Amino acid sequence: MDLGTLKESCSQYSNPGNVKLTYGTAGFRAEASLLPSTVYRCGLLMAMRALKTGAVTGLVVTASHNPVEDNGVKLVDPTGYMLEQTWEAWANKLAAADDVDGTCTVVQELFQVEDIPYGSGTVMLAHDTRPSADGLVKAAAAGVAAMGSLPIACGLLTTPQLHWMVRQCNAGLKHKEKAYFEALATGFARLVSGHTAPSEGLIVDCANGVGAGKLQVLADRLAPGMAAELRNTSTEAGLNDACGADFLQKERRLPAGFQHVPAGARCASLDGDADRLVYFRRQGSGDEVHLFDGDRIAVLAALLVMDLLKSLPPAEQRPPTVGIVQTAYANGASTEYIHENLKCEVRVTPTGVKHLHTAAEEFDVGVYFEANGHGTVLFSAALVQRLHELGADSGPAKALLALVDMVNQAVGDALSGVLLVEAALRRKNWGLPEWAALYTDLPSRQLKVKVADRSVVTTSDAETRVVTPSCLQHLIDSAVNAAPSGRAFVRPSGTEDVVRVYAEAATQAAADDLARLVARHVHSAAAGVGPPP
Ligand SMILES: CC(=O)N[C@H]1[C@@H](OP(=O)(O)O)O[C@H](CO)[C@@H](O)[C@@H]1O
Ligand SMILES: [Mg+2]
Repeated sequence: MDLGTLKESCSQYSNPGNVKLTYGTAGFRAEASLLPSTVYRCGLLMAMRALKTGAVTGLVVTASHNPVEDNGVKLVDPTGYMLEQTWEAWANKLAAADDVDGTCTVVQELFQVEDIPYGSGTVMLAHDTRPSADGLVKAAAAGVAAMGSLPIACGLLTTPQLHWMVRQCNAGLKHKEKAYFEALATGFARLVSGHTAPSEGLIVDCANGVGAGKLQVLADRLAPGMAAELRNTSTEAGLNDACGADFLQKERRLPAGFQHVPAGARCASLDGDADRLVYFRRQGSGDEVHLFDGDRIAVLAALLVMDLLKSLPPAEQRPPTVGIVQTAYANGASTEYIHENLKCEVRVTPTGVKHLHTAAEEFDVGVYFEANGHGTVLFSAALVQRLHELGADSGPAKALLALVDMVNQAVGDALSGVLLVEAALRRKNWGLPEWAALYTDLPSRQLKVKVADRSVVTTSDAETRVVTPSCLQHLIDSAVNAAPSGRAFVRPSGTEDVVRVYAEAATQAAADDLARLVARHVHSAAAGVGPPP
């Protein structure tokens, strides 16, 4: 690194005044015009992370399910997972540094404290379909180059594609986009070989995002073996606007362009950067939907894996462990079903896939999904080795190996997720009715409360208990106790300037009332902005 070059480059990316961006649940996010200096500094950071680890790192310019005016950055570690959590503090420190001298001081401190060798690293860059992408990718590349490292522009990709590419690249495996489609498509074909395709095709809401074009490539490769009709496929307009996985999960309404879809048809929805997936079907005569959320996808994935594991020859040592990781947002009925029927271990972590992923690594097969549809399945190296040993003689081992190739183990991936669900349903000869019949969701409601400063709300016990403001948990407890089969919790969002409220109860009316009452308590205890909910 040359300090003179760094200073010169840094001076072109000054921080906007009065704005303090923090790393949050999944990286930095804000209105796009506020972001160039932060994204530039993320370029610096990921170049240093590449030097520290001696491996390729990645950076995706995206704001996922947020409105099109926003943008953001997701940072990819050499494993393909999200940035190592201890480095989030460095990301925040760099983002907050006062212009040139402040930034250079943090860079020098990071080199010293983390004992980073000087040299040249490589950072792979990608972006979604937002109009602000070009300028921000340039800012990221300038940051990487200012460190004397090499930015590789990988262009328009889904977030999980870049995670997958970084992971493969560092493992010395094929890592171009072509190899990604190859892995998913051949894995799927092997997994469903000999099983009849359903008579009805899948209809996918692509959120007018980057997933549309990519899923089309995959569908074309798999045709006629997998029939998929894609809707909301514009890359010009309507990103996440009344459509997409987040809209469906939060609003429980039909997305734009689905009003005339036949009742009961098998539909799926991706989010703006295609790392979340939910399934749904139209219900009733209005725009109501029956949602098949991340919890239900996790259960289906676990059923598929457990069926296959059961058919393997008995293990000489201990049988493989299977665990499901959820957050407090998981519907209580799903958790009960997993305990009572699947009889596998459930772990609950704070929100954010970085937490779920770490917990899932403790099992031979770790299935993790957030209720909003972000998740994947991880397979331990020991299990994969055993499957290879059994492979040639064992149908179930071959099917599991197909699954290992098809599932994006770096991060939740809506494209790989569609194939996972389609393959699981096909192998069981199930449609949506059989999948829905596993358990009935408890009615729930999510609300957001705008407050002056969301950081005044702090939590413990995987975000299920409020620590501060000190009076708030007591008020929530009283509200919960008065609701039939009630459960509620609140936490500050890590991606939006709000406090989130979740409530569950025996009836929809009781869940709605409980959510509203808790939201009012948040508003009064944590300096709510605007009229009380
Ligand atoms: C309730 C909810 O859906 N929260 C989402 C949302 O985080 P918040 O910290 O709640 O804003 O965005 C995250 C990143 O996509 C995702 O991991 C998380 O599950
Ligand atoms: Mg997303």
